[in-house]
Amino acid sequence: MLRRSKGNQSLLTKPNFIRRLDGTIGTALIQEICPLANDWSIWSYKPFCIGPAEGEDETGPADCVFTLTAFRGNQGISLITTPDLAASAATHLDDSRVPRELRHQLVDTKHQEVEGTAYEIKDLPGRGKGAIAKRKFAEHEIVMVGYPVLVIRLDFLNGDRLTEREKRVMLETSVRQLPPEQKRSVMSLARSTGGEPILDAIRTNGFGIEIDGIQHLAVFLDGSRVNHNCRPNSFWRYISSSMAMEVVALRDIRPGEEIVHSYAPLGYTYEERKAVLQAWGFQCRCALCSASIEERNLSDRRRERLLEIHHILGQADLLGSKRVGALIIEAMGLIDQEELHPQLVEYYQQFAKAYMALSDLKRARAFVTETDKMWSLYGGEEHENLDGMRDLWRALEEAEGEAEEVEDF
Ligand SMILES: C[S@@+](CC[C@H](N)C(=O)[O-])C[C@H]1O[C@@H](n2cnc3c(N)ncnc32)[C@H](O)[C@@H]1O
Repeated sequence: MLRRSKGNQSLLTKPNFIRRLDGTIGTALIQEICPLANDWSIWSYKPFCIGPAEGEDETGPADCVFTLTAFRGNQGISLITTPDLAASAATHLDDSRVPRELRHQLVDTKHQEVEGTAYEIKDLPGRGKGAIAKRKFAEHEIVMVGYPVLVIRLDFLNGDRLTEREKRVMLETSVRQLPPEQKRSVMSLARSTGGEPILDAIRTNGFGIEIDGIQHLAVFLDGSRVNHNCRPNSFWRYISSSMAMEVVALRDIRPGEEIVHSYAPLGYTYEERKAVLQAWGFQCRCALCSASIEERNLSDRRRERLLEIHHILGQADLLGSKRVGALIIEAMGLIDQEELHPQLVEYYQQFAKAYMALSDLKRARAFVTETDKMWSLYGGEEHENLDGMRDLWRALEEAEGEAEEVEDF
């Protein structure tokens, strides 16, 4: 998951909640919103909260709806989260957070209609709408940038603090308060998990992001149209400082090609992917999943072997450098054949550790450097493995220090 952002916790303080007196939802109970003690004026509406019932613990996190209608140009954003987390997110709402070179996109959020726009949203046979490249993209080029219209704290959805009916009222409020065009767009998003329409749209289209280390689901309108593929040509990353979701080309993409990323972890076998995608309520129709059983089995065997090599390399000190070298070459070949290039980051890390175990510190350093570069590319500046990377550098530098001491001696 993505790294914690450093928000200003003092902007908003705890609201005085309206109590749920008799468990019913009525205007008297919930429509009068928590008057936030400090300053809720940055939001376009008074934050909307359903407070704890009589006798309930009032100290834990409770969620409110926070809406800003003029977010990223004319787009609008609604968050359902705690007041503290909303205060933290609020520090990222200002358009000056958006890098200068991306600001032209804020004028009109209907990217596909902006002259020179790089992709279009089209109906595709068998998988609803999808994003099609209108021009060539080079490897690692940014294909799409989007900002969330909805951000919902995961525990609000999964927890039982509110009844299902109360949750629905909160969700409906979050969508109703958006500008009309975004409201229509949210309601027209694909739905495949069943149940309440808004909840279904969020579960079908939500991307996992973090605010201050707390998990939320974020809905990005164009980003939601990017279909899944088990051999993707792009990946997405979240930039918490500007709240941007970037879709980035994994390899060169031709004009007319569909832009696709993987909803499931890369490297999974057919059955593993199928199980993950069931949560989205669909059966994958990508080329790999539609291939013959022989081809699928061959792909599965390569993926299983790759994992096996990862495990074997964990005991590199027992293998010797010739065997380690051969396993690394084999793993790189499998990654190429299976087009699993983002997985290289995990393998480079393992290769680096293997060479450290063999005291081949020159090769170890080369792989640590590559690992670092790849984490920044795939995860952005605040990637999820910052701590892991720090540990890896520390381990390498300590080993190099010890080796120098031995040489001096
Ligand atoms: C986030 S939406 C993607 C955009 C969607 N196609 C639309 O019309 O808006 C996810 C939904 O798209 C469809 N989908 C995405 N990738 C697919 C694939 N590889 N095979 C079949 N359906 C797919 C499924 O219905 C899935 O629940």
